Amino acid sequence: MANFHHQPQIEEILTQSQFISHSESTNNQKVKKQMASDPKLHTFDEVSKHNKTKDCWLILSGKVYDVTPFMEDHPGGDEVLLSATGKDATNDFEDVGHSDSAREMMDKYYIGEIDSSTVPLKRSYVPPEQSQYNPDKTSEFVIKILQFLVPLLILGLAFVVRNYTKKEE
Ligand code: HEM
Repeated sequence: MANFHHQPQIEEILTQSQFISHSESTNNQKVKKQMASDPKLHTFDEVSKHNKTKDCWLILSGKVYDVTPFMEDHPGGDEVLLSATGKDATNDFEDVGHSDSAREMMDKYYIGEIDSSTVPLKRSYVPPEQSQYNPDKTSEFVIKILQFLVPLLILGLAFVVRNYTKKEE
């Protein structure tokens, strides 16, 4: 009698778990499909609007991630993720030296690709032409000339004063 009651319950549990694993695998397939063949293309302006703790999207290596569910769990904190919005955060992400497991986690938050033509061009850094140790060569040149001229001027002045005092005598 007890067995009779248990039987359908077990079957029910089995069907439920099959259902769960089935829906999980279809989700995974969806993610994989989205990544491989038909990714959603987002514009930079659209992605930049998601810059809040409760709604945070990131651009990393040409891909767009919705990290909203990860904000509280991110070991580096939510502030860094917020400060990485509205720009290509690839360098910020790489500079931290994220582990392989961190990179694997990213798949969960993938929502599409960024339309690279909408990303504003990076301002390129122009290094100063003069070396940092010798920032102003002109002033150094002027100083050298003065170092040479000042003793000459003093000498000249001494001669003038000497001649002048001679006439007085
Ligand atoms: C989907 C995107 C991201 C994921 C899944 C992620 C995941 C992780 C994980 C798992 C860690 C722990 C350490 C590790 O395993 O490497 C971590 C640490 C950290 N992450 Fe991220 N992260 C993401 C994006 C970013 C971005 C854009 C920044 C911006 C700078 C950032 C900054 C940091 C910092 C500062 C730490 C702490 C490092 C430390 O104190 O050791 N993360 N992240």
